[in-house]
Amino acid sequence: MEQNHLFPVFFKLNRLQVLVVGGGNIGHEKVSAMLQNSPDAGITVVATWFLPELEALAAQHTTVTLVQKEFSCGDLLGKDLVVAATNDRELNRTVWEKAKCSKVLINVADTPELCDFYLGSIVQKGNLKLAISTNGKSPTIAKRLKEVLQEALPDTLDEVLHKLQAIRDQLKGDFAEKVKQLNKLTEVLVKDKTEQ
Ligand SMILES: C[C@@]1(CC(=O)O)C2=NC(=C\c3[nH]c(c(CCC(=O)O)c3CC(=O)O)Cc3[nH]c(c(CC(=O)O)c3CCC(=O)O)/C=C3\N/C(=C\2)[C@@H](CCC(=O)O)[C@]3(C)CC(=O)O)/[C@H]1CCC(=O)O
Ligand SMILES: NC(=O)c1ccc[n+]([C@@H]2O[C@H](COP(=O)([O-])OP(=O)(O)OC[C@H]3O[C@@H](n4cnc5c(N)ncnc54)[C@H](O)[C@@H]3O)[C@@H](O)[C@H]2O)c1
Repeated sequence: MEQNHLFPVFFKLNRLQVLVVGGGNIGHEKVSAMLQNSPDAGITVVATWFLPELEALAAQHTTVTLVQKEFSCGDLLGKDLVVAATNDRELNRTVWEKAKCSKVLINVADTPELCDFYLGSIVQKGNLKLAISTNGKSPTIAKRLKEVLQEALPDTLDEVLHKLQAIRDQLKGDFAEKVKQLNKLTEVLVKDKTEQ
């Protein structure tokens, strides 16, 4: 079976500076996805015009800045991640070239082969977060699977996480002993029903 070789990481976007080039449908979609996960994400959007929905989002998030202008190399200064989402393929490629020169990681929204990273479909249950990727095969299936899992996972999972954190904070002993005790406590979650 073909495998997905992408390695998922969870960025702290409130500590990073993201540049989004393009403020139309896709620019709005990507900014919105970032803010749904990281409401304090530091995002600068550079575009010649902005969708009103994006202007509304920026008005609600003080860490989002909209800069109405044509893209120029200087926009990359001090940025950690870039998303190129203009309707101009040539320009998206230019942004990619400049980002690579500056060693900044880039996602080119319509061009998987130019992406250093993909955005995933995200399931959120309080502190629990699952990121889904179909290896770029079908973002629609990623979205549908997210909806299924969002429904299927019980809301009580977050309570379990809180309780486990309290126990984790109380556990004494060395690291190996802590791991042993936590594994023992949570064994019930993976035990076969007939064994229980
Ligand atoms: C998960 C999600 C995250 C997000 O964007 O926030 C995401 N796309 C979403 C939705 C979506 N995107 C598209 C549709 C229309 C239907 C369809 O084409 O299926 C829908 C569905 C809809 O909107 O309903 C069009 C599309 N997308 C890409 C291409 C180019 C290509 O495939 O060549 C084209 C064709 C463009 C064209 O035809 O012009 C490429 C990528 N899209 C990815 C992510 C990355 C792979 C993720 C993975 O590994 O699965 C990757 C590779 C790069 C990237 O963009 O990061 C988000 C779900 C949000 C949610 O959970 O609700
Ligand atoms: N990855 C995905 O999920 C996905 C899905 C659908 C479409 N796409 C692709 O994404 C691209 C963008 O689509 P869209 O619907 O958002 O387009 P759009 O027309 O809604 O928006 C285009 C944006 O690009 C900006 N722009 C254009 N020239 C610029 C310049 N020189 N400097 C700065 N900004 C500039 C415009 O100001 C505008 O904000 C298309 O090429 C499309 O094929 C990707």
